[in-house]
Amino acid sequence: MAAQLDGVLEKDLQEKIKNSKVLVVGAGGIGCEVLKNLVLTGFLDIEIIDLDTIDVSNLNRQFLFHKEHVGKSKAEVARDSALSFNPNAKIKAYHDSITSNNYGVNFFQQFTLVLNALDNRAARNHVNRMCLTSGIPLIESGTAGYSGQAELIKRGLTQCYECKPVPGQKSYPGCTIRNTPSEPIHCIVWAKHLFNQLFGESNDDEDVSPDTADPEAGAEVGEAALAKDANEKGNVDRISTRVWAKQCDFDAEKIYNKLFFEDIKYLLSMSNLWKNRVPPNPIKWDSIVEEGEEVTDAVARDQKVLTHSQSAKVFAESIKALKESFTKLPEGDYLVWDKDDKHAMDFVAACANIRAQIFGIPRKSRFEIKSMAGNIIPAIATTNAMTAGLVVMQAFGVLREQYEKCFHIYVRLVTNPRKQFIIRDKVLIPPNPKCYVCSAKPEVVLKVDTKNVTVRELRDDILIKALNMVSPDVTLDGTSTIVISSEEGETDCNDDKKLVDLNIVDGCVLKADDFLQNYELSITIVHKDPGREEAAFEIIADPSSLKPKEAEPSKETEKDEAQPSTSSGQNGSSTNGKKARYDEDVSGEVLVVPDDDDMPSTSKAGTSGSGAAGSSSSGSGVEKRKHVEDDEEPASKKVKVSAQQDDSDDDLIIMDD
Ligand SMILES: Nc1ncnc2c1ncn2[C@@H]1O[C@H](COP(=O)(O)OP(=O)(O)OP(=O)(O)O)[C@@H](O)[C@H]1O
Ligand SMILES: [Zn+2]
Repeated sequence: MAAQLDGVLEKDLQEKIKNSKVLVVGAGGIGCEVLKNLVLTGFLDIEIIDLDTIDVSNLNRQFLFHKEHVGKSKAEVARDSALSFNPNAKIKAYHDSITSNNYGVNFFQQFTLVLNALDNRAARNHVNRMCLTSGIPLIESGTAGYSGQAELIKRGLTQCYECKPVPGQKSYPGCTIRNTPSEPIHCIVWAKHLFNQLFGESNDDEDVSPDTADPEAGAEVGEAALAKDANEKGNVDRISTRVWAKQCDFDAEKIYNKLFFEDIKYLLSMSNLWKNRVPPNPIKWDSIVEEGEEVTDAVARDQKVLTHSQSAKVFAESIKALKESFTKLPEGDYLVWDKDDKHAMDFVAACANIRAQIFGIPRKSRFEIKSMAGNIIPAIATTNAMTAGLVVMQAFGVLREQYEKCFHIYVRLVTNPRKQFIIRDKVLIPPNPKCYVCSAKPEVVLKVDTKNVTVRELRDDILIKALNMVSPDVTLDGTSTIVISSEEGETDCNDDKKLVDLNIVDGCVLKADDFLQNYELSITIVHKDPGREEAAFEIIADPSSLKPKEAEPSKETEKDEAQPSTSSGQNGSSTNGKKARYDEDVSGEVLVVPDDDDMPSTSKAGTSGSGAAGSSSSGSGVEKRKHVEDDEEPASKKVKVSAQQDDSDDDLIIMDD
């Protein structure tokens, strides 16, 4: 092994490498590369864990796996393949989830160092907490397309994975989606909403009918049209789209005419909308002009941009298939949209293209729509390889105990003005004192409708999904009430009770304790009445932000208050520290500002992903986020960084333009 040759690494480090014991969490794109690097560098005691088995789609970049390994445990095959590089290494593999009860604090404490190579926020949060509790340094990493990063997380020294707020998903204004789409993505989002309205978990926020409350619309004209046409069309009646579709037995022609003719005509009646826009062109089913031959070949169907008539055929076929699956479900159950489900994907592609055609928006191939609808960012082997290299370099820094030099490192597609595409921060980002995970006294405020939210929702949606606990015990502070017990069955009788039934009301404090994570959180309840378009709950990580302001709020504060909170989980939202400032950053673009002597340097990149997320300044009391690179050019050379995040695989994107 080259790294063990004299002169490649210093003697002292070579010794430390030989004597250390490391845990690699995840044996996917980065994990395979990291494991190979560790073995080739001379690490002899390695454990690796992955819950998954090998899929054909992994083979193009997870080179420790071959065709014959498909279906086998990733961790076990990765171990066997890596051992071929150095049979003297000791590698233990676990085919399991790192969040399982088997891996508690004692497990983590055996390691010198933990290296994350994960693809989702929940697992990253968990390992973050375990490493904080155990006091073990963690190297967090991630890639998205051509961007990657590696970051040291060390208790008390650096910010933790959860010091930064959870970025919100990119969302589009309801009226753009419902009334005035102008880009293919608007039609794709609308089509996904339509899927849910017809077959999925319907949600008021995902209405697909014309929005009469659009402030830009000539509402009176629209209302008049509404009153006149109501009962015939179903679209503007007070019944839901699903009930109406069921009543007409999911007849493709009727649904088509409602969505793409009647609703569009109705939109046209909102004349103000079209004063400065090209108006849409409603097309009736029986006036669709046949264009192009029927496409039967699956590859062509995926790659070609279908004509309007071809899309209409796919629309009809997919509705028929989805109706069959839907009607087989027990009453109250629904379909879940999945990009890999043929009919669900066909439906969204067809609807998006038909709507695009009507609004004069370029149509897309099914393949393109799939990647946009599924938020797919291609995984690139070279980015993974580079990032894995950086992970091991960070590990060297830890072994040398040169923590102060373990700056956050990024791989970028576009070089900086000095032609560097591997760039690092100039300083370590300190912990956020308001962080609800790593601060001395973790606390949050939970704004929740105590009259309607149940104990089950508190546990599943808030504590587990939004606050990332694994198996919480919850008591009502100052009383002997056990609200939730992690012991099976012990508090099942509470599950369907509303919070108020257990006296969990405005001003109460709950103590939530996750034994596995060794994590205790104090939760102050603030009752909020339900609002139509509001999230069912909101988590505010900085309780002091709720206290009455002493002075008049500054303009900036007012603006901040008006921002929507970052979302975490489906219905809820969570914020950590400077919430509005953060939202502003993620919804738009972050302007990189030059270094400034009187502010600690911090960086903000696409945060999501890699978990090795972009750093933020939330802990330092600094209002402005700055991206500070080594050797950064003077102020005149400003670069923009924007952030984006997908649903669950939260890999980072940093884009320069
Ligand atoms: N809780 C967990 N415990 C252990 N391993 C996990 C856990 N969550 C995710 N992983 C693993 O982390 C790895 C991440 O690797 P990667 O991002 O390359 O994903 P992938 O599933 O291999 O690829 P893709 O998502 O692109 O199909 C995966 O192998 C995944 O199984
Ligand atoms: Zn923290």
